[in-house]
Amino acid sequence: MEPVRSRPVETAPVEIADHRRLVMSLAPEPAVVEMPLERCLGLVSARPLTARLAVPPFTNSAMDGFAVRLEDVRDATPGHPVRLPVAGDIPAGSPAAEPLEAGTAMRIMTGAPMPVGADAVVKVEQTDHAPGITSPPAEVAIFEAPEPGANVRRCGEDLQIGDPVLEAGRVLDGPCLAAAASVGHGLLAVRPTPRIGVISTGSELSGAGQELAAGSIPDSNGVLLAGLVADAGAVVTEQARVPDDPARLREVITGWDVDLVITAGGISAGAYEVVRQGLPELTFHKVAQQPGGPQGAGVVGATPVIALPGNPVSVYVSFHVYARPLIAALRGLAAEPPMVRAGAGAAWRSPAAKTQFMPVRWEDGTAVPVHRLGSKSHLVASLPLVEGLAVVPAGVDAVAPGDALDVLVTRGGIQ
Ligand SMILES: Nc1nc2c(c(=O)[nH]1)N[C@H]1C(S)=C(S)[C@@H](COP(=O)(O)OP(=O)(O)OC[C@H]3O[C@@H](n4cnc5c(N)ncnc54)[C@H](O)[C@@H]3O)O[C@H]1N2
Ligand code: MOO
Repeated sequence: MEPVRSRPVETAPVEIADHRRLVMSLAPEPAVVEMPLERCLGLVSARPLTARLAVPPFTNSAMDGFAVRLEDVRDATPGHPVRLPVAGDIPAGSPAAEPLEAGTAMRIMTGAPMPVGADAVVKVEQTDHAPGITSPPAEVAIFEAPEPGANVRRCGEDLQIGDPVLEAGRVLDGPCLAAAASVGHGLLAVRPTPRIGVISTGSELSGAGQELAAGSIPDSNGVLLAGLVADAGAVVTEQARVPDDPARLREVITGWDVDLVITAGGISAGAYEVVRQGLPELTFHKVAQQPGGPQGAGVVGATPVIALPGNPVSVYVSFHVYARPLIAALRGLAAEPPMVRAGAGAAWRSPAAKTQFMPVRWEDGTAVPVHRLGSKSHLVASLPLVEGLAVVPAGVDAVAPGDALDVLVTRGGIQ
């Protein structure tokens, strides 16, 4: 292949914040769609939700037992139980047809509507009726005088109709969906899941497990990015491996209907920089960081594209620093990366002219580099150990044990 002369690499590196601004400027306001609640797990709410039903929606029993009128059982004790005829049986889901008459009790199950006129429930254990699956007795002995409202869950005591339930911009997990369903919602206004196209570039790439030709390497960035995209709450709907052929790259991207394309490789100073050459409308520059120095971003047609460097650790770092916040914004979420402050658990070197993102794991609450070779960007096999990226600011050339650092959490929390 003929070497192609591409635009020269800018010599002065740009700041991380500048590239971040460029990347974040690519996120359009995400759409709003109405979806059945059962299909909203993991999506982000687009509008605040208020209660259409009270919780509980009707006054009901908190226990299996007997619904009573207080005045009938005021004198009940274990030694002198009060005996009442049982006028009805109320399973959950079946309101009593009649009010509770004075001088009677009704057997009632947990969650069943309280009969009109009853003001407390005596648990079955405080009666002479055996708990379990039996038919209701003709008469029950009550051993205890209940407090007013004992074992009764009042309509609306959790939440009233019109009360706020969930804010917009919330990731809908099981508890959120439970609350939304309970207050009467079957359809939710959500942001659609961003559809991502992933491209690994390079003529040296082979499929996983394939026999390697001389100079070839397995494509690890493709699966790495697919996994990171899924972790970030988006879905890879298109994926390709493209050789060093700029026209082919362009053809692949322009044929996709996705919300974001993420490429890896082909953007630095080499002679065969397929992304730099194939997508000249992107902005390419070096960012003052290590790993992940070379970066590109822009729009091809109407599709946002971010171009990450090819080294796998650079992909990992660039994804967490730039792609993840962009995907968060596409999902309708606030985009701040999750940072914690932690002490360094070892000594290491850092390039003074750049911000270093050191891949670390937690050891007794301190951040320790996962590999003895530090932040070198080809150390793909140690990525499974990485729990965070310790941020060593520019101007610092050495980290000592105990130094306080920001750590971008990439897996779980501090341990
Ligand atoms: N003269 C210069 N050379 C390089 C510079 C520079 O500033 N001047 N920057 C270096 C840095 S830093 C990085 S990072 C890389 C970025 O290069 P590219 O984005 O163009 O990536 P490639 O050259 O295509 O690949 C780099 C490296 O990663 C391997 N790779 C690529 N794709 C995959 C994949 N899908 N799976 C696994 N490994 C992959 C590739 O074989 C290379 O070893 O440039 C430096 N060079
Ligand atoms: O910036 Mo490169 O990502 O150091 O290896």
